[in-house]
Amino acid sequence: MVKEQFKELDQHYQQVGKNINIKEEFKNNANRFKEFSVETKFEKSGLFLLDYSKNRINKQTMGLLLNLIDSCKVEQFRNDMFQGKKINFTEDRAVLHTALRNRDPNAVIMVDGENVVKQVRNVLLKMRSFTDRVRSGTWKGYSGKKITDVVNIGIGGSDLGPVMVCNALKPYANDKELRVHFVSNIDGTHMAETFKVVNPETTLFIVASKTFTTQETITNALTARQWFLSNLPKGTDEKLAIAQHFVALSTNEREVTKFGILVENMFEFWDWVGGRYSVWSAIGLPVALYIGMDRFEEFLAGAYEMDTHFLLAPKHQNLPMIMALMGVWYNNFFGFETNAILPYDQYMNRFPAYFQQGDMESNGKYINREGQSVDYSTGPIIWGEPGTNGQHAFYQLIHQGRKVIPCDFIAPVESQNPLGSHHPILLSNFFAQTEALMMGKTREQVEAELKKDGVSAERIAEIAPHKVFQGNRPTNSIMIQKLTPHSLGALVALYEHKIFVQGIIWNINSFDQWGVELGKQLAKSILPELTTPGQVSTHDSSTNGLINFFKTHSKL
Ligand SMILES: O=P(O)(O)OC[C@H]1O[C@@H](O)[C@@H](O)[C@@H](O)[C@@H]1O
Repeated sequence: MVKEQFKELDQHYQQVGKNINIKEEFKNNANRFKEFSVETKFEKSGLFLLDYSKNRINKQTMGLLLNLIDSCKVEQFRNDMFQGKKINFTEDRAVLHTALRNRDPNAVIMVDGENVVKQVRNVLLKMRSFTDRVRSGTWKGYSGKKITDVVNIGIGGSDLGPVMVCNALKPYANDKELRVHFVSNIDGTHMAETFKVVNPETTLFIVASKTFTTQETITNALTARQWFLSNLPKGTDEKLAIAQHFVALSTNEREVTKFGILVENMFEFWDWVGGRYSVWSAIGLPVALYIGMDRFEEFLAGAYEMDTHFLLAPKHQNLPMIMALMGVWYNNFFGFETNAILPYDQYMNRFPAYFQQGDMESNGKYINREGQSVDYSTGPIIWGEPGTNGQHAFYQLIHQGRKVIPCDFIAPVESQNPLGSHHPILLSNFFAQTEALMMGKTREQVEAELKKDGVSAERIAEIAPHKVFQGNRPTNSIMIQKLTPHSLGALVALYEHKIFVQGIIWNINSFDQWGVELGKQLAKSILPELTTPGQVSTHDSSTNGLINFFKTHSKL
C-alpha cells in the first residue's frame, strides 16, 4: 500500500533527490532558510524555530513529501486519535495521551461511554492535594518528620519520562528540600545504591507500574518494602507506616491492593495511556513532587499548545509533520538507518534516551496494519548525547564516517545558567557543527590551509585526504526561547507527534509493543532453572552453556 504513495517520491529520489547537494542549493537560492524553516511563537511555550533547510531537499521534494500527508490520511488518523477512537487496534485501545494534557475547560472526550477528561482532572486534583501536602510538610513520615526524598520505582515508560523531565526541569526544583531518585534496573545494585543515600524515616516510595505486574518493578518494590520495614523502630504500626511511605501509580487497583498499598494512596491512570506516553498522567507524580503541581500543569499546558498546533497548523508549517517527513525521506529513500538527537542543553541529558523508547518501541515494527510484513524500512535507530560532549566522542563518525546520520540539534536561546560566556560558546559549537556538517571541506581548502602553515608539498600530499570532509550531512535545528516546563512540554509533544505521523505513513500500529514480550516470557521460564540443582539441557547449546557456566561458578 505505502509503496503506491512512495512511487513518485522514489522517481524523484532517483532522478534528483539522491544528487541534491545542500551547499549548492544554498548557493542557488538566497531564500532557502526562509523557505525551509518555521518560526512560531506559542503563547506560553514561547518561540520555536525549526530550521530544516540543511536537509537534502528542494521545493519539489517538499511538495512530494507533503503529499504523503494526504495520501496516507495522516489528518484523519490524527483526528481519530484526538477523538479517542481505538486506533491501537491490536490491544483494542484508544490512544489519548493528548486528553491528559487537554486544558480546554469544556473538553469532552468519550471512551466506552465515559468522559475521560473528567477522570483525568479528578486525578490531577488528587495529585495536587498530595504534592502540596508532601512539599509543605503536612504529610509526615512515621516518625513525624517531613519527607525529604522520593524514590520512584518503575521501568520503561514508568521511569524514563519522569527521569527525563526531572533532569530537564531541575532549575524549578529545590534539592535542599526534596530530592528524587529513580530505581529501574532489576540489578540489585540500583536499589542498594539508593538505600545508601536515603533515610527510611523521611523517604517516600512511589511504585510506578501501569500493569503492576512488571517483574523488575515488583521485585524492587518488595525489596524496598522489606528494607523499610526492617528499619522501623520496634513497636511501630507497620500498616500505618507503609501507608505513610508507599504510594502507587497504576491502572491495576487489584494488584496495588494485593501489594499492600491503600487505594487512597493510589493514583490512577487508564489503559488508553501508553507506557511511553504516560509522563503526562499520574506517572508524572515524581515530577509534580519535585517541581510542584503548578509547574507540572505548565508542562501539560506546553504539550497542549503543541497538540493544538499539530491539529490546526497547515501541513507546510506543521512542525511534527515536517520533522516526520524529513525522517521518512532519509529512512525510506536514502536508506539512512539512524537519527541522532543532540540537545545543546545539559538539563536535557536524558532526552535522547527518553525518545529511544518513545520512537523505537513505537515504530520498531515490521507488520503493517493489515497484518502483512512490510518490505520497506520503518522506525529508525534513535540515539544521542548532549552537545558538546558528543562532539568529543562520536561526531568523528558523523563528519567523516561511511554512514550518513541525520541529526536533530536542539538548543535554547537563553540558558538557565548563563555563567560568563558559557552559553555563547555552547551555541557557537551548535551553529558551527551544523554548518560544518553541511559545508564540509574540500581538498583545495585543506591544501591551501596546510600550505599557509608552511607544510611541505610531500607532507601535504600525504595528509590532505584525511582532512577532507565531504559535507552534505543533513541536520534539523530546533531552537526554543528557554527550557521551561511549558517549552519542554511542547518539545516532547513535538517528538511524540513526529513519531505518530511516521507510524501512519509506514502503515503500522505505533501503540502496541509485543516485541518486548518474548524475552520476558523466556526469562520467567529460565529463572527456576538457575536455582534448581543440576545441569540444564533444555535449550540450544549456547543458552545451555551460558546457564551451566553461571550455575557452576555462582554461589547460589
Ligand atoms: O508500567 P509497567 O506496566 O510496569 O510497564 C513498564 C514497561 O514495560 C515494558 O515491557 C514496555 O512494555 C514499556 O512500554 C513499559 O513502559
